[in-house]
Amino acid sequence: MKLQLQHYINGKWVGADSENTRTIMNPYNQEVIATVPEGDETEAKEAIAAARAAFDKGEWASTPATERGAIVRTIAEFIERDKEELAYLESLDTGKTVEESRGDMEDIAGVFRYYAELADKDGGEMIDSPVANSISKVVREPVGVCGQITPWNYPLLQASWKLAPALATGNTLIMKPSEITPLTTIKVFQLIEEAGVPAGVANLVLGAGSTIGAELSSNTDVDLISFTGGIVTGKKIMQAASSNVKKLALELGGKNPNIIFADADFETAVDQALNGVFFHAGQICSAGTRLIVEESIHDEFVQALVERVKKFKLGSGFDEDTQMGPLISAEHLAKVEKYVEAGVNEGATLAVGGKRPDDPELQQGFFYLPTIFTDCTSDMTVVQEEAFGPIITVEKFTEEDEAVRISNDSIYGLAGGVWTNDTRKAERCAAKMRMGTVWINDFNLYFPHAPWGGFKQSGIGRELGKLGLEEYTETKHIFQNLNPEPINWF
Ligand SMILES: NC(=O)c1ccc[n+]([C@@H]2O[C@H](COP(=O)([O-])OP(=O)(O)OC[C@H]3O[C@@H](n4cnc5c(N)ncnc54)[C@H](O)[C@@H]3O)[C@@H](O)[C@H]2O)c1
Ligand SMILES: C[N+](C)(C)CC=O
Repeated sequence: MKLQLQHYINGKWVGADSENTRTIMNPYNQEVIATVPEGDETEAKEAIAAARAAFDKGEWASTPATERGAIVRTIAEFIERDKEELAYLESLDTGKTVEESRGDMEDIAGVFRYYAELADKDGGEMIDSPVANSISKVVREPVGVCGQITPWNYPLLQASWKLAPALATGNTLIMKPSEITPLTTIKVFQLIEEAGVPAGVANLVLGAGSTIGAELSSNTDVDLISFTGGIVTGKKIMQAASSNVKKLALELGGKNPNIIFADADFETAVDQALNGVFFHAGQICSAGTRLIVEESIHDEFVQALVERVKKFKLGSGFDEDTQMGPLISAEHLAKVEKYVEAGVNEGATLAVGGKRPDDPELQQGFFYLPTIFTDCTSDMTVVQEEAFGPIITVEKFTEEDEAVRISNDSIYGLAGGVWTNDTRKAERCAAKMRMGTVWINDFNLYFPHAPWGGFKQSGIGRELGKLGLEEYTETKHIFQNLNPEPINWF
């Protein structure tokens, strides 16, 4: 099926009203891989009107949940069917290795399957009413028109966490993917159409956040805004959403601690500490960039990390031996370079990396060498702020409480890890770590059944799991008096 490089509004593929277009670039070599229409407030308003009309008509919300679930399951099957093409597009667009993209597509199909199964499982709840001769029940209904805004690092994965539960619960929606990486989202909207989702229920608008995203956030016909992206944008959306007190779900950044105790399995902890950061060149919200290592093993641990890092193979995501691809853009590369500069200026020691690679084959891409800083302290910019690149900072500790205190010294609270063979110690730490996810002897693992989201400034609300479905529902209490009588007060 040819990729339809257009907006999808009210069941039709449409170009931009203006002549504006945007070129989509491969971050590995800066080649233009697609040209898409650049929409703005006009297309956003058209899509909102279509979604509003579709919701108010009530057809999708009143479709039996079993049928909605079946359609969501069909989308999962189509994703499975087309996973090679989707993985290819995702790697072309983001630079991540095609092996990583294949894994993402499996996860994405799994998310659609999971919510397909949950679609008809909530039959409401009967309340034991304190009033004689009455019926009291609680039902869940769709929220209405949902605006959904996604980032460039996991374009389709983050979209799936929003699309699948919104469709399963009977909402209508407008999705705005990152303007840098729209290709796989476009493809999935073709699959949504093929699966038989009615016109107007799912709409796609391509273009910038400052126009389309801002319209979705502020437009009073939108009932819920679900956003995944950076903290600065998240705060703007939160303000704009106050226009009509929209329901708000924010999945924001992280600066995620990874505590390594001396009694951890050394080789596994080294291996997974690397994986936890350098996967997708560190462009992961939950990357364990902040290593907190027990002093007694610190030097040996750092040495092991550095030796491994020096052997990393950087290259095209389509080469089988590539372990790490490029960063997403020149702008993002410059941002990562600034954080390294700040680390050096603030007194951290560069143990490895800290520059762009010299390899002539990598000069057209936005590559940056995997970088490790030692002698780090909590007050450093590179330790506190999300660089969103291949940078590890290493801090030392001697006491368990100190490790936990350092791990919590952040405005963020997305995820964190603890490595130890002492189960009770691990549980004690996990209980005190102020994050939405804590991994014990693992890192960066997520699956559809478990909720995902942040404490503190990492966000509001949860995606995935049952909570991820509930985000897209309003709760209604219906009370029926079976024996109404006058009260005779007035
Ligand atoms: N918590 C999570 O699950 C999670 C997952 C993935 C990424 N992230 C975060 O995403 C960030 C990286 O993604 P990014 O650089 O694409 O983020 P970003 O905030 O720059 O952009 C995200 C999306 O918001 C849109 N946007 C920009 N300005 C807007 C505005 N004023 N109003 C509405 N929308 C607007 C963009 O066009 C894009 O679609 C990182 O901070 C990362 O931690 C978080
Ligand atoms: C949520 N996750 C880990 C899939 C991607 C974060 O950037």
